[in-house]
Amino acid sequence: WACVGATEARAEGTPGAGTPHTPPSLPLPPSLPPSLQVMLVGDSGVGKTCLLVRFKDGAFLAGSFISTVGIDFRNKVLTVDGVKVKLQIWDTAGQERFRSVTHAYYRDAHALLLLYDVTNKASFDNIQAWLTEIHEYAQQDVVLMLLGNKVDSAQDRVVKREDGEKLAKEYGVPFMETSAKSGLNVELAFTAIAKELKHRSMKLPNEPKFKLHDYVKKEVRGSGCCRS
Ligand SMILES: Nc1nc2c(ncn2[C@@H]2O[C@H](COP(=O)(O)OP(=O)(O)OP(=O)(O)O)[C@@H](O)[C@H]2O)c(=O)[nH]1
Repeated sequence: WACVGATEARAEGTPGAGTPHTPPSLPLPPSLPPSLQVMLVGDSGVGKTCLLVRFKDGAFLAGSFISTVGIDFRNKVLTVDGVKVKLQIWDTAGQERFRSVTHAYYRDAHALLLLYDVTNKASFDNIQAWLTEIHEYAQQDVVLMLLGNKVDSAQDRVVKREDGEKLAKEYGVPFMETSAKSGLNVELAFTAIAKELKHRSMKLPNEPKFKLHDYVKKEVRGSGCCRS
C-alpha cells in the first residue's frame, strides 16, 4: 500500500505536505552481467574446439580434425566463490579466411584465451601477430591468457615451456600449458578467467584485489614429464 501511494505521489509530481516521505534509495550491490563472453583464438588446429569440448563435456574429440567454420559458441555456468558465473564461450575459426568474421566479435569479448600448439612452432611464432590483432580489435581491458596446448604429445613437443613463459612475461599475460586430451589445466584456465571477471564486476570496496597472475602461478600443474 505505502509503496503504491509513494509511487503515485512521485508520478503525479505532488511533493509537499501530506506526501509520504520517500527514503533515499540504497545503492545496488555490484552485480555480474547475465553472461560473460570468453573467446578462444589462435591458429587453425591448435585445439580450440577440443579445449572447449573438454571443458564443457569433459570429453576429448579424437579422430579426424574438422575445422571450425566462422564461429560457434557454448554456455557453461561455473560457481566462483559461491557466485554463479555464466560463461558464453566463443570458439572461433583459426583459418585466415574467417578472420573478418572473428574481428567483429573481439569488441564484445570480456576475456580471450589465446592458444598455440606446443607441437607446432609456426603456431607459437604467430602469437605475436595474434597479439597485434587483439590490440587492434579487442577492448583495452580485456582479460587475456596465453595457453600452450597439446602437452600430452611430449615426444612431438617443439616449443619449450620456458619459451611460452618468456613470451607471456614479455607481454605481461598469465600463461599455462594445457592438454585438451588429458584435461590438464583446462578447468583451471576457465576458472581463473571466471574468477578475474567475477572480481572485476563484484569487488566490494574493502575486498582485496584478485591477482590473476598469482592465482595461476599457484594453481597451475606441470605436464608431469618430459619437460624439454
Ligand atoms: N594430442 C592432442 N591433440 C589435440 C589436443 N587438442 C586438439 N588436438 C587435436 O588437434 C586437432 C585440431 O583440434 P581442433 O580443436 O579442431 O583445433 P581448432 O584450433 O579448433 O582448429 P580450427 O577450428 O581450424 O581453428 C584435432 O585432430 C584434435 O584431435 C590435445 O590437447 N592433445
